[in-house]
Amino acid sequence: MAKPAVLLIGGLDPQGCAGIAADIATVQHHDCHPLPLITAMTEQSSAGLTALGAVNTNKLMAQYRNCKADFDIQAIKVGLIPDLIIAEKVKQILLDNPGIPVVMDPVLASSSGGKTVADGVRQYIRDELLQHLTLLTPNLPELSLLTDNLEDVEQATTILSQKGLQACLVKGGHADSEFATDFFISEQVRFYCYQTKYASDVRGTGCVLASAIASHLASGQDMRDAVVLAKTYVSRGIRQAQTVGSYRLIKHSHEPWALEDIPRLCYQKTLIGQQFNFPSCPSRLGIYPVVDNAEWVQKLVDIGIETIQLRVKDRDEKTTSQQIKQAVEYLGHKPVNFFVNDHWQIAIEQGAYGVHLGQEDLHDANLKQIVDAGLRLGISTHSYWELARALAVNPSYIALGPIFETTSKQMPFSPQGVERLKQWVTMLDGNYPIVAIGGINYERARLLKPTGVGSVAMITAITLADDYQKTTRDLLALWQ
Ligand SMILES: Cc1ncc(COP(=O)(O)OP(=O)(O)O)c(N)n1
Ligand SMILES: Cc1ncsc1CCOP(=O)(O)O
Ligand SMILES: [Mg+2]
Repeated sequence: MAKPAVLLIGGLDPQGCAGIAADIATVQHHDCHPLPLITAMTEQSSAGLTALGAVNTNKLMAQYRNCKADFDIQAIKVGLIPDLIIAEKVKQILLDNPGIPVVMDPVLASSSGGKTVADGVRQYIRDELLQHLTLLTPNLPELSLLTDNLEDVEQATTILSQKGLQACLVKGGHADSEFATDFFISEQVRFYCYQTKYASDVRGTGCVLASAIASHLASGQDMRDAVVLAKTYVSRGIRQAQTVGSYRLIKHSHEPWALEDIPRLCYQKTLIGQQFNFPSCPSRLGIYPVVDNAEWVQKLVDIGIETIQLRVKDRDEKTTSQQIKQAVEYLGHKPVNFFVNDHWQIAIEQGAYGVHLGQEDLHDANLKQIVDAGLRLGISTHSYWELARALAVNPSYIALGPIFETTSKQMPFSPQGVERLKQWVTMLDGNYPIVAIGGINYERARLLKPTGVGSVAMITAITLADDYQKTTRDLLALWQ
């Protein structure tokens, strides 16, 4: 398959640290093809930006037309716009590419200070370009410049949304905390991404972040995943930053991430940095049937199952409670890891071993109450941004699914596949047990064993098996 082409519109830093040079390196490391369109030549050094020379617009547009003629542009990243004449050309290019994701890093306030873009550019971005962007990634001073010095991030981003901006990622959105926190807002969702603060002396991080997001969007990733993946890339790059000349620069690499590289995600400001301490569960939870009544729990535990989940859906409160109670009473002191799906309050009341919650369930659940009651917590994930959300909660285990196509539940996620499972097992190894779920039967469990995953969960492979006893025994023997 052809590499997705990403059009990069921005300025040239002849020192190769920021702007188009950083964009090219990033896009290439994301297996996309960069199409660099230079808007301005800059003169800059560690002392700051001293000159800004806009290019000839006829040349710029001729170069753009050549790119358009030979490549199928899949995303656009916009950086430095030196003056209004170039700004108008950028608008023309955006209008020429309707439906293509556009990420703009508004280079208005650089940390090194010095010369800035021409008067009027800021207003042009706000009044003429915002409505054509998929995502704007300002830092706090840039957000303030774009909103006539509004200090409140949520208020400022709301104003930009009213101007037609689809989504905004404010970098360092809550600078006063002990964490580096970004704030993401779109019509559909708003969330905070936070991490322990990392070195702030690394150059070109804003360009790398925006072009990494553009590359992920060009490759068809969901916006939330694009943001989380790009932030992870930047964090790893900063953690491994290299000294080059007078600078510290991001290391572009394909090395595996460390767990601390992944941002933590939450939906409320008050939850930033809130830590939970759920009890641990075995690192290998083994064969993990998910069943819908207490009889199944008894039948499967009798065969030797040691981890099981009761997932009662669409039953009234009384029946649900009775089913959970019946299962707990049967299990008594048996060494079985008994998880209850969704109904965390009943699980606490009945003294279950743990609770399994999906991402939506997390909104309503009182996690502190679950921790205080001493129950373990498993969380579902189907994407990187859901992983970022799960990590913020610090659960007892993390489930990834659907690994394969499943008929048991309709969901908007495509199969994650064996390779992603392997990547997650390596990344989370020793920190969080992983449970694989979705379309897993005996043959597929055999396929998953080499990934090192400690547990495989299944519904239909057992509950719809012709001979559930044989199937369960075979699975248990396989997972020995
Ligand atoms: C082990 C395990 N993994 C994932 C799920 C799915 O849970 P959730 O996302 O809450 O969806 P429902 O099961 O409630 O439909 C699970 N139950 N168990
Ligand atoms: C609840 C759930 N969450 C992710 S996949 C899945 C269903 C798993 O069922 P099956 O094992 O029959 O595919
Ligand atoms: Mg659920």
